[in-house]
Amino acid sequence: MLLNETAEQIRSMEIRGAGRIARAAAAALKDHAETFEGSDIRSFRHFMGEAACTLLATRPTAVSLPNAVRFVMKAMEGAGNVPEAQAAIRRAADSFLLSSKHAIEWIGEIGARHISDGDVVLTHCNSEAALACILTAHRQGKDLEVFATEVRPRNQGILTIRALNDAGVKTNYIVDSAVRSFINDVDLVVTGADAVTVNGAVVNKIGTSQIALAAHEARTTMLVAAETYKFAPRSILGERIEIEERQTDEVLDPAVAATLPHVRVRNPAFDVTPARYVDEIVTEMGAIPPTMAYIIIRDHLGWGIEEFHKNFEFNERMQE
Ligand SMILES: O=C(COP(=O)(O)O)[C@H](O)[C@H](O)COP(=O)(O)O
Repeated sequence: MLLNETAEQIRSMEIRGAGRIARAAAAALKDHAETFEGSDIRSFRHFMGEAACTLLATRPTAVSLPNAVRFVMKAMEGAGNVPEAQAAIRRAADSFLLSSKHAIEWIGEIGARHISDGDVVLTHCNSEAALACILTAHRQGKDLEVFATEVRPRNQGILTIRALNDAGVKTNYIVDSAVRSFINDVDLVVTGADAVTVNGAVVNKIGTSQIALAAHEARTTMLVAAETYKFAPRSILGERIEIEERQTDEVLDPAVAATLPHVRVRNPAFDVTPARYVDEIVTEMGAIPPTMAYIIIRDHLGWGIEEFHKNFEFNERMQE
C-alpha cells in the first residue's frame, strides 16, 4: 500500500489501536523503500526520512508509532548503498511485524494466568493486547464474564463486544459512566496502553484513569497489557506524551454546537493513569510492576541517555 494511503488511514482511524498503528507504519516503510528509483544512498535516506516524518505526523500519542519507525529506520544506518539499505529495511520491518505478533501471543498467555475460572473482567476501548488476555483465558476453558464499555465518542467498544461475542464470551455492554456502578461485581480490570512513561504512568483511551480510580477504591486489580514497544524512551528526558485532542464534531453535532456560542467542546482522546493505580503491566517480557518501566526502556529497548546522543547524530545525518 502507498505510504500516503497508510498515513491517511491512521489519521482517520481506519487503522487504529497502538499495536496496529505501529505494524501498519513498519509495513508502509518497507513497501515505500521498494518504490525508490535511483542509486544515491543520500537521496534514499532523505526519501525514507520524509516518509518517516509523514507517518509520525499522523497521530501523536501512541508511542508504538515512533518506536516502530525508529526501529525500521535505524536498520539502514550502516548500509553503504541503496540495495543494502532496502534489504536492511525489509528485514527490520519483517522482524518488527513478527515480534509484535509474538508479543501479543505472550501477553495473552501471561495475562490469562491472572484470570481465574469464574472471574468477571472489565475492559475499556479496543485493545488487541487486553483482548488477547481475555480470549486466551476463555480458550483455556475458564468460565468468564466481561464488562465492556461503550467508549465515547468513537465507540471502539463495538469492536470489542463483536470480538468477544464471536468467541462466545458472555459480555455486558455498558456506557462509560456505568463503570463505578458495576466495579464491585468485577474481579479484574484489563486495558491496553498507548504509552507507558518512565515513571510507570499509563497513557490509554480517555476514561481509563477514571476506571483505574474506581478499581483502586473498590480494591479491584488493575492490569495493563502492553508490548514493550509501547514504553516511551523520550520520557527519560522528561518529555511528556502529547495527548491527542480530536475534532469536536466527534462529540457534538456541529449544527447544535453552532447554537451554543458560549460552549467549548473538548475532545481529548487519551488520559494518564498514574503508576500507583496500576497493579501490573503485562508485557511479552513478563508481568512487571509499573515502576520497572525504566528498566524496560534502558535494558530492553536499549535507550539510555547515551542513545539520545547517538540518535541526535543519526538525525543530523538524515537531514544532510
Ligand atoms: O486506546 C486505545 C486505542 O485508541 P484509538 O482507538 O484512539 O487508537 C487502545 O487501548 C490502545 O491503543 C491499546 O491497543 P492495542 O493493545 O490494540 O495496541
